[in-house]
Amino acid sequence: MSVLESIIDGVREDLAVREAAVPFDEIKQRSAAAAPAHDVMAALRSPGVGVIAEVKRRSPSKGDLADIGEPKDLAAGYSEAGARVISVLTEQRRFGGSLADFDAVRAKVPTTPLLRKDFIVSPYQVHEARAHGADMVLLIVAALEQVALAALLDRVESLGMTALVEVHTAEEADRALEAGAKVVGINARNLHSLEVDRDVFGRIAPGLPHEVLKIAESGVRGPSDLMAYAGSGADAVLVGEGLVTSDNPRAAVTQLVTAGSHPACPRPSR
Ligand SMILES: O=C(O)c1ccccc1NCC(=O)[C@H](O)[C@H](O)COP(=O)(O)O
Repeated sequence: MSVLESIIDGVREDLAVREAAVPFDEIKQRSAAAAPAHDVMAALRSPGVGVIAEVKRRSPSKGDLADIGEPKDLAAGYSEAGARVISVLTEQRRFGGSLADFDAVRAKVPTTPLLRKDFIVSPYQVHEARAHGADMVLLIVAALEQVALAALLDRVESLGMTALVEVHTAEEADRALEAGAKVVGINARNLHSLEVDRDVFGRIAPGLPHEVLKIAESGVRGPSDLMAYAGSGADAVLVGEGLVTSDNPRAAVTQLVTAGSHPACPRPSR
């Protein structure tokens, strides 16, 4: 069984418990009653290369990364430092995240768009994300059949949110486009070996239409990685480990934001 399959098995078990506690009709009503989602596309289209800063406690590849006592304070620092979107991992078993983390961040950072970073396999999780105030939801192509991917993407957009559709190969990128993705995340982390290969972005991004926003995911450890991704056409980078393991995560975001808006930083071609 692959790492992804094993993560999803756990996600489905945890999801069944939540579905038993709060039925689908109820979670749909809660999502309809939530405040409208922020305009993530507008945030990501701002000039320069943006930063999506992640609240990440643990990972399958590295184990414990950081003892994050107050995710809301970490996120507030990210927001003050200029992160365009904040990603909050809500998967519990392998990443140590939770919807409680998400709620705490949402309450403390009301105006910065939030990405619910999880392994979404069901419409329930999409409504749940919206009910908790998410503006963006991750859809991983490798985890979904094509019909399910397209249906989940439609549902995300019908609720006013934006989907970050994650790919690892050119074939997955074709599937993302066929499903209608407007924001494609190219993840440098191989979901089988868990190794990071930053060159994956440069191999896939040039084949995407120019109007599709391109997010470089994983492996950013400092401004030079952001600049390299920018040179291959990234509109934004998604950064977890490099921030949460830093002595000063807020300053680390500032450095990335400064690099992304520097005149020497290659511009996205939009
Ligand atoms: O981070 C992992 O080990 C991992 C393993 C299996 C599936 C997903 C995984 N990470 C999710 C992510 O996409 C990253 O958290 C995100 O791209 C940030 O990466 P990094 O800056 O390298 O922490």
